[in-house]
Amino acid sequence: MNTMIEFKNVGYIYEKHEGEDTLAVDDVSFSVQEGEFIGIIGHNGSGKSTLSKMINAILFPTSGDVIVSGINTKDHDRIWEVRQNAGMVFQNPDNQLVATLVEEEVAFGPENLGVDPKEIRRRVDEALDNVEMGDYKNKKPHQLSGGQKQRIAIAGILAMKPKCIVLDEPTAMLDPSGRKEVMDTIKRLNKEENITILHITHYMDEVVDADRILVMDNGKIAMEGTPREILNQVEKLKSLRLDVPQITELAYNLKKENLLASSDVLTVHEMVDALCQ
Ligand SMILES: Nc1ncnc2c1ncn2[C@@H]1O[C@H](COP(=O)(O)OP(=O)(O)OP(=O)(O)O)[C@@H](O)[C@H]1O
Repeated sequence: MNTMIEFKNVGYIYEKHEGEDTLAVDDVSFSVQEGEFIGIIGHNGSGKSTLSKMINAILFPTSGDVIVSGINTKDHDRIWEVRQNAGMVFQNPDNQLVATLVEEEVAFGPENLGVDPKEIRRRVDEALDNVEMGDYKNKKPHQLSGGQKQRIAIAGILAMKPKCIVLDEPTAMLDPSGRKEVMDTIKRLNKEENITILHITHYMDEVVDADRILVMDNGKIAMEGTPREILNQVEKLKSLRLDVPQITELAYNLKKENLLASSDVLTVHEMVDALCQ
């Protein structure tokens, strides 16, 4: 497997003109393999967004190196290659969509990359089909639901043929059905198109199926492991001001009351099994 992203002793400091500087990311090292689905969680201000913006070369490390698909983001001649390899989706869909029509929106990225118009048309159709929005090609983005707008934002990235997509709380402003649409889309892109996903979220249930979870605290990676290794550590997560999935919390409380043999429960199915034992 190829390494998609590598952080080598990365630090990021926001310099203030007055007052103190903020060390938002503090000596972070980790790597992500091609095709992985990584969940990134952490309380407000723990450094998740700053970390993610360094992958897309929006921010550059103040110390250490970020390597994306073999390219150091400090290599200014190759910034557009980095941005094309690692697309980014943000929290507010309204801030990301600029065009009057959905198809123009999706074409925007490849146009900027100088892709041939015929190929752009092919990519737009393919990307819209991929997020199940093919029928909305000629609609106006502002007439769509939040979940649909986020899927259009994802299609705009897909049209640039990325290897990786970084999503910074893409479901935070969506209702439950919008959240499901977006989660189903990114899981499918990961499984079927082998696109590496880094998904930042405050919703623990969105990282239960991840290959790996990184937990951030005070600019550092406080925990790293599979969902089972991480999400069962209820006390530790609470000390990091994080929730656990509701079903895991219920299992934890039942175990405390000696009503359940094990609190190793991440899904409803596992809860049913644990109750039947
Ligand atoms: N533009 C900025 N200028 C100065 N400080 C900043 C800036 N952006 C973020 N910070 C600070 O850097 C630290 C990390 O912020 P960051 O946004 O990366 O955290 P986060 O984990 O993404 O938070 P949230 O969950 O609230 O989005 C915080 O202390 C924050 O106040």
